[in-house]
Amino acid sequence: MGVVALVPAAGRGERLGYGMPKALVPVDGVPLLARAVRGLLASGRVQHVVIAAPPSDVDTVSTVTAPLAQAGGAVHVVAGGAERSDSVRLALEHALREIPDTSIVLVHDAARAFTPPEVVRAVVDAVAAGHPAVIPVLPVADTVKQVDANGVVVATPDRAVLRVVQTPQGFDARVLLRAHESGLHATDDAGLVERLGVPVVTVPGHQDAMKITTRFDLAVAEALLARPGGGAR
Ligand SMILES: Nc1ccn([C@@H]2O[C@H](COP(=O)(O)OP(=O)(O)OP(=O)(O)O)[C@@H](O)[C@H]2O)c(=O)n1
Ligand SMILES: C[C@](O)(CO)[C@H](O)COP(=O)(O)O
Repeated sequence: MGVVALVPAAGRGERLGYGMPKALVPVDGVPLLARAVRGLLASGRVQHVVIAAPPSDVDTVSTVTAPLAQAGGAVHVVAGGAERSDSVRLALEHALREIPDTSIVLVHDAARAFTPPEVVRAVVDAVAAGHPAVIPVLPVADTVKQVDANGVVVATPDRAVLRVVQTPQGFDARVLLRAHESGLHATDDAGLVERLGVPVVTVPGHQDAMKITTRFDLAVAEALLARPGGGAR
């Protein structure tokens, strides 16, 4: 059973405002992308990683990530697309064309650079157990409001049934391909699969798997590293 992780890393990182693609932004000298790939390979479940790089930075990303293959998996780099979903689709097409026996596919944001390997293992194991789509989630800590176009509250959903969604999201490769060929739109891959009518099951996520989007998040990431044992990734 071949497990391939697709890593969308082609975003510009505008909200971070670092003047370079977010995936290449270093934390304690190590780019976020390298940390994300290390975490995937450290799970012991992933044989191949396909990175969707910013089109103008394919060579840089290849140089940065080539040494990671020594951690026990092959690393491929392709040019990403204009939107995250385009980057995922391009990496998926590469995997299905170039990597024989691709049966389980993970999609993991480079921006979730500190995701613990145990989350990766939980997702892969649930797909391997027969679930076609698996996502890591956390409970919602705040009260959430639905508002109208004027910002006026129209509803207060019961937060007990809400979850915050992380990556890696894991799929039967054929299901993910069908989802990306559907022409549907969603902000995550599980959203596409869900709209095909395929059940999506959840496993526990982890606070460290937060998406680094802003300077505040980067400061949190630096604090994570400063914990005892925090430098592992
Ligand atoms: N065209 C794109 C846009 C995003 N991503 C990736 O999708 C993940 C989630 O995106 P986000 O965190 O929103 O990153 P950016 O698009 O870089 O952020 P911003 O909107 O601030 O520019 C990131 O790993 C990002 O590199 C991608 O591969 N291709
Ligand atoms: C996939 C994701 O990280 C799940 O929370 C999220 O949907 C990505 O959203 P973005 O707007 O592309 O950052």
